[in-house]
Amino acid sequence: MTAMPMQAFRDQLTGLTDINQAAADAAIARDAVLTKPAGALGQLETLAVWLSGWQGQHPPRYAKPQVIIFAGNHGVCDQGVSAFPQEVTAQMVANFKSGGAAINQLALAFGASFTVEALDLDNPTADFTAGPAMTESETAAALSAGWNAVDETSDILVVGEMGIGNTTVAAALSAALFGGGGADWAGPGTGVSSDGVKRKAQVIDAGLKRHKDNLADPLEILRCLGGREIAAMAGAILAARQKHVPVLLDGFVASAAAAVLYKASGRALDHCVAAHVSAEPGHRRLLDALDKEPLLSLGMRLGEGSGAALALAIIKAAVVTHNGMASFADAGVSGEKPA
Ligand SMILES: Cc1cc2ncn([C@H]3O[C@H](COP(=O)(O)O)[C@@H](O)[C@H]3O)c2cc1C
Ligand SMILES: O=C(O)c1cccnc1
Repeated sequence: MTAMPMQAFRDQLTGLTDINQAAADAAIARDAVLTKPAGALGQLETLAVWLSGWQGQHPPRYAKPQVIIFAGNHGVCDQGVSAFPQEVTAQMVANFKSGGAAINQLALAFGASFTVEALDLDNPTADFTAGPAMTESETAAALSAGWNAVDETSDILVVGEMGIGNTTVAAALSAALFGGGGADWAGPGTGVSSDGVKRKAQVIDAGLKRHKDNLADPLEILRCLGGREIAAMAGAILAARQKHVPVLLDGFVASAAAAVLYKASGRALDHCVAAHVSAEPGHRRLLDALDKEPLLSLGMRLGEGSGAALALAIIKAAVVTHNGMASFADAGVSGEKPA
């Protein structure tokens, strides 16, 4: 498939689809007559309404959940920012393809389709402390890969990533988008020591300094400090919006990709729910900046879309209760007493 030009993504961001309010209202109306006290299913109820509205249909569906993993390599790994060597990215892609990673098992458990897309792994992005990570055409190609990967017939989307070094990239993007320095956003990632985290912070600060004149525009921040798998996740999240597919946001790295869209338009993540809060310390701060409350907090810090894939269980629960429960009238259950 041909790459979309950068301007096409800017146009999509200024022409975002809206929630289908009629579908959301139909879900609210059905929820009100189900055999339970009002509100007793808590967030399962609001999730059913959210799904209906953003799928643009009532009843909401959980027939085709989709998981996509994007993989990319990062020149900034030359600065010694990860506990693992860069070849692990390609080795894990092979593991995803043969079904051996955590995300394979989670996608299987919750009935999701699974694809992995490796983005030019033999050609890492440039080290952002030395220059822009990507050219404009590389950025557009990666955004397009994400855009094209989203199946418009999916009912819900999980986007995840694999890319050694990408917690440094996510921290640099977060700092450029929301302010603060490396020390505010750097964390252990795959497990670097406290000295390693300090080193990551310095590398991020060097990147921020290098690109200080290019940090006004979110897509330019993505080009200068981002990476291919992160641009692809941003492209996929934006495509999902325009294709009426609600999205579960994964951890720190996936949320940093989403944050690029949020900075471009404050409405851009309304079709997204934060699935979990990662143990990577920057993630809580980033979710606060995005004004999102996570569904889960389980101490996970893997990436791969794993926290979002786990939250598919909650989405499925919201759909089966909403669609399958009896109403008070159908079940012959007496309603609440008048006050
Ligand atoms: C075996 C293995 C599997 C992974 N799956 C996801 N990640 C996660 O760790 C990486 C980011 O951490 P850092 O910035 O510290 O390199 C990403 O690839 C992310 O997806 C993994 C990392 C490893 C080592
Ligand atoms: O939260 C994440 O996305 C994350 C955390 C650690 C390593 N890789 C990804």
